[in-house]
Amino acid sequence: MGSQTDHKIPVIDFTDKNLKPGSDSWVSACKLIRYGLEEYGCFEAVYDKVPTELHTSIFSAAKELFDLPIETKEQKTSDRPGANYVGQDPFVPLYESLGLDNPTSFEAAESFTKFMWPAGNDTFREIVRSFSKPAAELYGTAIRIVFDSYGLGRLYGSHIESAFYRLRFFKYSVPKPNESNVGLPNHTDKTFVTILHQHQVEGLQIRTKDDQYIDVKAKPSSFLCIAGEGLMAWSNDRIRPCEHRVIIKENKGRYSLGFYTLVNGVIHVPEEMIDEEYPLAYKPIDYLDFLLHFFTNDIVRYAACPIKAFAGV
Ligand SMILES: O=C(O)CCC(=O)C(=O)O
Ligand SMILES: [Fe+2]
Repeated sequence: MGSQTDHKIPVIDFTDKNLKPGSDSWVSACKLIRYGLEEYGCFEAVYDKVPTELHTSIFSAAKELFDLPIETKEQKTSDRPGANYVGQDPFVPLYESLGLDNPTSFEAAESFTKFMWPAGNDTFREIVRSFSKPAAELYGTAIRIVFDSYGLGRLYGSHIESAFYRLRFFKYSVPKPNESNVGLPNHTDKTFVTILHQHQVEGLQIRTKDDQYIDVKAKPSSFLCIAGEGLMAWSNDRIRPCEHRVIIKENKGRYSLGFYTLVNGVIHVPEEMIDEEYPLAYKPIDYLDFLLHFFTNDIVRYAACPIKAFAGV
């Protein structure tokens, strides 16, 4: 059996001032990102637009949010599928999650904040927005590189127009004696892309093709960009959706963040993605309809690959 050292998730330096379309840095980033997504379903982004103070304050905000009464958190609903509260679930007893759509927008952040704190909490609202803006910028650059790496830069603009973001906060409690330390079992995300960000307490692991788990280090300037099932479908199965899980090894509560990209529109497999090795594997996917089915239709939800169960040809 191999060891974790046999594997290395590619690291892309987004702080590189030369990382501009057409530059040598861009061309090498295209190769590395494509390799990361096809081999591991992910890559690590080193990114400095979330300063340390903001990193610290978004995690304090996460704690403040989860410290609210369960009744308040449970009432959070959403027009769009999958943005409600998850917690007190016997299948994932350590896990709680809560999030909001369009976190960069004043109105959306204010409405979520007012829901949680009826008397208002401007600090929370502004921390959410200040974190989400650079996270969205990171996504924009990263996905432009992904599209370029397949020679599909022309589709970048329309993708960004139909994309929307969801910020999700995660909390894991410490397992009780005799309780399993699995915070979240192995899964793939139903997003297009998820950007994961950890704080102090590690626990995120990604699964490799040869069935090993690699620990992902928590660093304030590190963001793990993982492919969801949406990106797999767009790439006609060239990109692997990242399998990942969370294991709680430390005797401390764990907080983490997921910045999701979802699509308000239809995902079509671009023609260039189809050839003999990769025959067309998906019908056009109305993405919100897919999410709705995933959350309401057990056949889709419990399928080995939900997006294929929904849209496989
Ligand atoms: O907590 C993490 O780092 C990952 C969370 C996650 O994978 C999820 O909620 O889908
Ligand atoms: Fe996940």
